Amino acid sequence: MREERPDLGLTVSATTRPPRPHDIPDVSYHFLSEEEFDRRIERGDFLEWADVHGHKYGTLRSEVDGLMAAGKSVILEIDVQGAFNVRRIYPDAVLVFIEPPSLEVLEQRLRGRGTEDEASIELRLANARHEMDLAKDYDARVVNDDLATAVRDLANVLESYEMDGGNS
Ligand SMILES: Nc1ncnc2c1ncn2[C@@H]1O[C@H](COP(=O)(O)OP(=O)(O)OP(=O)(O)O)[C@@H](O)[C@H]1O
Ligand SMILES: Nc1nc2c(ncn2[C@@H]2O[C@H](COP(=O)(O)O)[C@@H](O)[C@H]2O)c(=O)[nH]1
Repeated sequence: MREERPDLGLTVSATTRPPRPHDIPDVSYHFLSEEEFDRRIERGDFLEWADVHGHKYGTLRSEVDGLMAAGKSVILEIDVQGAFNVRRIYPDAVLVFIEPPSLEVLEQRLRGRGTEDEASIELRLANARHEMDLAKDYDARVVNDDLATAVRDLANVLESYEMDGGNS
């Protein structure tokens, strides 16, 4: 995306979740201790933050401000709580719900990733069920079955909002 759509910028969130083996610090996430995350909440550093799957995740204002200053449209990859909070702050934000083809496929994918213990898988599936109930309140939905198709569908959604300012 960085090469093909230089007009778009993806924020790097902060989290207290421990890094997974393939995570790259400050690329996948800014990995913070509980103390540092709480200090940054107190300082008002977050545009939004939420407890997701038992860990804190948040969008740093500095990330959004930096991308906006560079003239980019800002993309946040965040959970439903964060999405609705961002909509309150930026009513023109476009909320796109990226969903798996089914909960069964999501479970296979999470198990296939091999990074989660049983309790975390159960928690993520229960949360996914709840999140999918809220998808109807988003502006658009993209089913992430075949990845290349999902990427194209997302690009089409973005294009439709760029073309008509979201009045479709
Ligand atoms: N289109 C796809 N085809 C095959 N595997 C996929 C596809 N999309 C994602 N995956 C895999 O599914 C697993 C779960 O991905 P996902 O991004 O949904 O996880 P997550 O970030 O833990 O979920 P959540 O956003 O609910 O916390 C990952 O291993 C990911 O590589
Ligand atoms: N409200 C926010 N949610 C966020 C943010 N960054 C990520 N997320 C969401 O957390 C879960 C778990 O992600 P994982 O990498 O541990 O699998 C996922 O739903 C993300 O969308 C954020 O800054 N704010």
